[in-house]
Amino acid sequence: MTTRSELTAIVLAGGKSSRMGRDKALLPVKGVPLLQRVCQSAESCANIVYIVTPWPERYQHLLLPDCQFVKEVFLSSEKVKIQESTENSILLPTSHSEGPLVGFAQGLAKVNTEWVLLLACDLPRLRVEVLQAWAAGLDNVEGEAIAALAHHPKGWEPLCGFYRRRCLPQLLEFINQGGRSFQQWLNQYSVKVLPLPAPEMLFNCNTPEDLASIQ
Ligand SMILES: Nc1nc2c(ncn2[C@@H]2O[C@H](COP(=O)(O)OP(=O)(O)OP(=O)(O)O)[C@@H](O)[C@H]2O)c(=O)[nH]1
Repeated sequence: MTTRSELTAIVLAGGKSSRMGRDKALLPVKGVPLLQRVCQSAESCANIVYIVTPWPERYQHLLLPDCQFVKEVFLSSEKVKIQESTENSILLPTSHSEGPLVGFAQGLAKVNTEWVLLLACDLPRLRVEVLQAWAAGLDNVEGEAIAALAHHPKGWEPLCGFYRRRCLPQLLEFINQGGRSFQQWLNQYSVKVLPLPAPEMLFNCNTPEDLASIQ
């Protein structure tokens, strides 16, 4: 059984929030900013929570005890070195915000546990008991699988599920070849399909209408 001490969480908070028109991470849902709600859920499942964001100062006041920022780096016309915590280092070019896959890679480079729980910051209906039940089953995931994710008619749900730390080299290779799509990347590898007892928990709060529907 994968316990809390054997799991790291990554929360992504760096998108444009263009459909919402303001920063989704800061939206209050039942009085608590969305990012903080997601971090609370992440803390219930993992000992360390990395918040990957280009602007940590914006969220400093929301930081919970087991959370740390990973500041996302963008350097124009230079290469950013992502140092894997153990093995080799790999060069990753960035010039501006590159989307969630690149943010995830920067967080994953910090992880030392076998499994990591990845969460978007815009999931207002997360259910801790479902995340914990999923985590408890990770020991049974066959060795070749790089991730354990829910699947729906549009494809994988990449921003609420589990990844093996050792997928980092493949991920960096895909990114360095120009790949930016979770779906394209995942389709190259074996992924365990997680049961989905609570599909509503994957609801993303993307628009003002979404926000109104959950208040
Ligand atoms: N760290 C990081 N997170 C990102 C980045 N792009 C998106 N995310 C996060 O990924 C999750 C899903 O983001 P989306 O809703 O697809 O994109 P968005 O840019 O936030 O919103 P839209 O502009 O409305 O598409 C959210 O938690 C975002 O904060 C990025 O470049 N870096």
